[in-house]
Amino acid sequence: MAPRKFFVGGNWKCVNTRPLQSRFESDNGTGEDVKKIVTVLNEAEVPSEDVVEVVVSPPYVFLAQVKGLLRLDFAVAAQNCWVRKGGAFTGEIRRLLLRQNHCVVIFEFVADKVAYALSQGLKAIACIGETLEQRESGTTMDVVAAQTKAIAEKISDWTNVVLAYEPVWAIGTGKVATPAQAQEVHDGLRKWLHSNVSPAVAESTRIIYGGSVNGANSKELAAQPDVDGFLVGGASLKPEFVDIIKAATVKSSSA
Ligand SMILES: O=C(CO)COP(=O)(O)O
Repeated sequence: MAPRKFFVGGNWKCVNTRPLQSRFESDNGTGEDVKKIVTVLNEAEVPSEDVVEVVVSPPYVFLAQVKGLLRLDFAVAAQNCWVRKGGAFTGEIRRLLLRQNHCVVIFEFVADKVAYALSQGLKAIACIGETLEQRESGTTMDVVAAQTKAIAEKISDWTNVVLAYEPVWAIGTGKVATPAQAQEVHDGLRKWLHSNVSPAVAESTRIIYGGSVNGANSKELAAQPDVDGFLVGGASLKPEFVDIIKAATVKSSSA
């Protein structure tokens, strides 16, 4: 079976549409950052598409702009997708409006949204992970297995799913999972897929890590055998995102 291609997603989350007005406003970046990071990405020398799949996920208001400007070897994803054809659901975006996008990043109602996105021909990045309380009480594996089970019960084909392990306590906190912690959960998830879905799905499904990944910690995490890439928040709006993409070479050089 072909090795799993390294996957790096940049989740731009809630980007401000205007420059920050004071040092007390801190978030994932501004509309200006969006333009800058697209330029940085377009000019970056990164491993080829055979080695790494790169997807960036801007807020809806920037989707068309980014799609129009971004290099063609990087894909653009929506951050969410409504679970039905339409209807009066304030703030939800229906699949039809996402026609041109490859993937969806999903945080809530994970199983329903994954199933619906796949049924509509989208690829899905499905996010799972435990809270700090759950980790401290020793239930991490039970929690992520239950979240994965909920997805597995609703889908029959995993080809277009990337599973993102995002411990809640590591998201946007600067507290990254250690490589050993990430590997332990990814290995557990792969074993879960092996026993509960199929050995082939376990072997081929990319399990990526998200939570305070940056240019400095990405290489060591990427070196873990079951870490198949990253879903990056804050650092995906910075030039160091290019270093995170380049962490893919850790895999290709050890293959
Ligand atoms: O939630 C994340 C990506 O979806 C991770 O965010 P950070 O990289 O900012 O911790």
